[in-house]
Amino acid sequence: MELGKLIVFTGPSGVGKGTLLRAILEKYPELEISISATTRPPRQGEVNGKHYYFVSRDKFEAMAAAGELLEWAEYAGNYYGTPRTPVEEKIQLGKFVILEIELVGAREINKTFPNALRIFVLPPSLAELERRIRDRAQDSEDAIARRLDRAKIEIDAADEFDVQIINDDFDIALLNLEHAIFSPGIY
Ligand SMILES: Nc1ncnc2c1ncn2[C@@H]1O[C@H](COP(=O)(O)OP(=O)(O)OP(=O)(O)O)[C@@H](O)[C@H]1O
Ligand SMILES: Nc1nc2c(ncn2[C@@H]2O[C@H](COP(=O)(O)O)[C@@H](O)[C@H]2O)c(=O)[nH]1
Repeated sequence: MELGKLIVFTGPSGVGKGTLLRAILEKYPELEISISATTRPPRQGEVNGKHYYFVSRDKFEAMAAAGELLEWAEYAGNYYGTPRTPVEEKIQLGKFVILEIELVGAREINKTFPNALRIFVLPPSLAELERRIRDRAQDSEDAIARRLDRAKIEIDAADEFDVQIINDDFDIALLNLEHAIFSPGIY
C-alpha cells in the first residue's frame, strides 16, 4: 500500500519529541503528524482533536476491539493509540506521516509497516531528561517516577531504530531530524 512514507518517532517522555516536531512542522507544513487517542486527561493548554483525542477507557477499548487502531499501548497508567484510517489514507495520498509513539507501539508498527523509517531521540543524560520533565511542570511526582523508570527501558532499545538523534543542542537535533526524514540515505 506504500506511496507516502510512515515515520515512527520514539524516545523517552520529556526528551523533546513534541518540541522537535513542532519546529519541523513549521519548516515543512506538508508533513502530517498523526493525532493519537488517549485516556490520559488533558494537560493545561491541550486541545481535544489537536493534541490528542481524549477518550474514556471504555471508548478506547471499543476502538481497539473494533480494529480502529493501527497500534496501541498502555503507558504510565493510560492507554495511547494511533487511529488507523487517517494514517492509511494519508499514506495512500503520498504524504509523509509521523507517529510520535512509545516503544511498544513502535515495535508493533514494525509488523504492519516494515518499511517505516524509525527514529529514536535520546537525551544527553538521564539527569537532563529528569530536569526537562520537571521544568515542564505538567506531571505529578508519581507520573514523573513512572516516566523515568520507563525511560531507562526505552533508551536501552534505541539501537533497534534506524536513526538515533541526541537532543542536546536543539538546532543540531532539528537538523539531524530533517536529514533523517528527507535524506535517509546518509545514515
Ligand atoms: N534540546 C533541548 N534542550 C533543552 N530543553 C529542551 C530541548 N528540547 C526540548 N526541551 C524542553 O524539554 C521539555 C520536554 O519537551 P517535550 O514536551 O517536547 O518532550 P516530549 O518528548 O514530547 O515529551 P512527552 O513524550 O512526554 O510528550 C520542554 O520543556 C522543552 O521545551
Ligand atoms: N504507542 C503509542 N504511544 C503514544 C501514542 N501517542 C503518544 N504516545 C506516547 O506516549 C508517551 C506519553 O505521552 P504524553 O503525551 O502523556 O507525555 C510518549 O512517549 C508518547 O510518544 C500512540 O498513539 N501510541
